[in-house]
Amino acid sequence: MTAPFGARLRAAMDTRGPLCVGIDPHASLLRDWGLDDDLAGLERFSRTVVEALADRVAVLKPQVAFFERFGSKGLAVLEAGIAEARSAGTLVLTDAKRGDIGSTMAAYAEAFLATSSPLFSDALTVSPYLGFGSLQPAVDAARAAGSGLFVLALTSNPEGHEVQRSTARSGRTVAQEILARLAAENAGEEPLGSFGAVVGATLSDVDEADLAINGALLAPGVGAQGATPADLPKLFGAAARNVLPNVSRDVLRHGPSVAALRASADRYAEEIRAAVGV
Ligand SMILES: O=c1ccn([C@@H]2O[C@H](COP(=O)(O)O)[C@@H](O)[C@H]2O)c(=O)[nH]1
Repeated sequence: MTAPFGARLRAAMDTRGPLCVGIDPHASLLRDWGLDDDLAGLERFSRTVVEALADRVAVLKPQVAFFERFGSKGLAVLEAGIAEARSAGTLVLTDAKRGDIGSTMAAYAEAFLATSSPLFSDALTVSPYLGFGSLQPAVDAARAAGSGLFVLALTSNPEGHEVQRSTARSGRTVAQEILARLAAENAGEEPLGSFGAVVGATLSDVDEADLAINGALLAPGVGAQGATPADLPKLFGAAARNVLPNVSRDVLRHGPSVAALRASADRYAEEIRAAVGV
């Protein structure tokens, strides 16, 4: 029986350092790596990132959009990348930001969280903006498979504020509601629950949101979006120990050299460890 995602993530963050690196094959990065913006380029890019980093970073996060650009053949590259990364020892968080009515959400859950699926991942990003309850099929599927979810709460982009910081019927902000629901899902889990939140590292504050959800806080925005490891303690406070910063472009720009990709990820992992004290 596989240990729950939260326990596996805690162990990976403690041993490898709290770092998630994105597999984001932007057309511009493919060009910078000397690759064509085509299926062969996509495949080479994805394989190189996995070869360079799957044995050392806690989490790899393929961004589905960049694979979907190439249709079904792109998805086949994603499937292979997920399988190779998992068998090389890293946790794979597939960034698909799925969210829909419950009956359709069940199909998304089957696609990414059923152990028999070719896209099966250790965790999946999901959007709660059809109502947190609409995510229930994904919560159930994740529990059954020992996988996890990362739910968008306070995203790294400035446009997120108008929705996420607006006031819900309870009088709390929408983000506060989502975080409270996650805390309830993670109650009693040790050492960490499997239901995390996305909280951007670029934010100047979290608007009194309670980040003590007993789950990981995926923090995209370090690197290309302007945040640094040194920003993390102030933003996350006592929750900093559970922060999993994501860096995509600022590591990937060091490719295609495997050694340079590794050196960049190692540097980030050390800087983040030193900043958050893990
Ligand atoms: O709030 C969010 C949620 C997800 N992302 C994703 O993270 C990476 C960030 O890439 P960088 O190159 O490090 O900026 C990307 O895949 C986004 O889709 C986010 O940025 N913010």
